[in-house]
Amino acid sequence: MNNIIFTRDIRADLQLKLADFGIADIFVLVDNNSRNFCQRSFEDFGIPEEHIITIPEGEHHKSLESVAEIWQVLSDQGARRNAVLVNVGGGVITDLGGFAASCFKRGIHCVNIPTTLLAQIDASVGGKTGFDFNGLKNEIGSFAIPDWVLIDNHFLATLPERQIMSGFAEMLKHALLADEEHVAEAMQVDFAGVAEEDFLKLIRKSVAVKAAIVQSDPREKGLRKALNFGHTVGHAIESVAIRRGLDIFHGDAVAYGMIAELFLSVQKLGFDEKHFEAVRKFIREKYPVYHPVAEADELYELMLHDKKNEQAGVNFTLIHKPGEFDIDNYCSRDEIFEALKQI
Ligand SMILES: NC(=O)c1ccc[n+]([C@@H]2O[C@H](COP(=O)([O-])OP(=O)(O)OC[C@H]3O[C@@H](n4cnc5c(N)ncnc54)[C@H](O)[C@@H]3O)[C@@H](O)[C@H]2O)c1
Ligand SMILES: O=C(O)C(=O)C[C@@H](O)[C@H](O)[C@H](O)COP(=O)(O)O
Ligand SMILES: [Zn+2]
Repeated sequence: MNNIIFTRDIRADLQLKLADFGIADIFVLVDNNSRNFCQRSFEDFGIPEEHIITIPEGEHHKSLESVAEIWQVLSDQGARRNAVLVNVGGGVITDLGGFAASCFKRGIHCVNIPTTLLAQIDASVGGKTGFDFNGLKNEIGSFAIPDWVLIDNHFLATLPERQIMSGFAEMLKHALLADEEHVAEAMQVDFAGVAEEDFLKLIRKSVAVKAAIVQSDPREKGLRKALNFGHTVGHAIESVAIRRGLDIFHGDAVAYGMIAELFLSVQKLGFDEKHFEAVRKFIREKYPVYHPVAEADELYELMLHDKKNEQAGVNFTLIHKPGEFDIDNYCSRDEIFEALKQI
């Protein structure tokens, strides 16, 4: 956590942190929206226009082509190994930029300035980077902890409501991994206040849940699989959505995935059924109605590619009760098909 700064004055903190890098060249990675809405964090810093790399927004561009574009600019502009890439944007930008920085000349400096709720509480911290490949989520990637993460929730003022809810799904995931009280607090959040100073405390609390898990298992040998709760099913849904151009965000898919995986938790680990119903009701009310995106077979086939699988079958993180989880639960095809019907 000591490379994460929570601030309400991003310009001042960024200036301070960039000064640490001395004479190194600074590059900035943005997408069209973060460039439009978040440029104030680096304008007037004298960063040459050729050092600002803009890619189109959206998961569709979390691709090898975008990574190549970043490397092309860094290379054409003669970036040295002491250069810094500042990623300003949502999780797509921090994942792509983090990966590009971790490989360029075998690794340049990297600073994350997350500008979506999802990136502030999850994607920008913990060092997972990468891009989608062969129709599979995050199929290629590296673990690379950024030098700094600067989190200022003023940015959330321009974030569309659906994107706030997408990010909130990961906050709910962290709450379920933390304790009962955290879940109750999360389910009463006032979404109108996400850009207010008070909300920064909730962001900090959510990041603390992730940071503690990452610290104990940075490379996902075991415990970190907990942070993948909801993602076994969620990533399968999201992969189909990407293939078919459906309007389902990462957090939506994780929310649907959490319903299915909480159902498995009820069946296999005795998670309280009433609590499951309460979370399902909350998700059904707050997220777009789920229409099955594919036959269960297609989703199951995608789940077979999940990175948590270490033997034949599909591996889930399941929850006994908020704060008590169990990694490495292999579930049968029939159990998974039944769980998919619950969304
Ligand atoms: N590395 C990790 O640990 C980790 C964790 C969770 C999710 N992820 C990844 O993160 C991605 C999802 O991240 P996301 O939800 O931030 O998506 P995103 O990066 O696509 O951003 C969502 C949308 O918000 C726009 N946007 C960004 N900042 C804005 C602002 N301040 N105002 C208005 N619009 C703004 C973006 O242009 C985009 O259209 C997925 O690819 C997911 O796999 C990674
Ligand atoms: O940080 C982690 O660990 C996570 O699993 C966080 C997830 O929210 C995130 O979506 C992550 O990118 C998923 O990683 P993957 O290894 O399943 O691709
Ligand atoms: Zn996620």
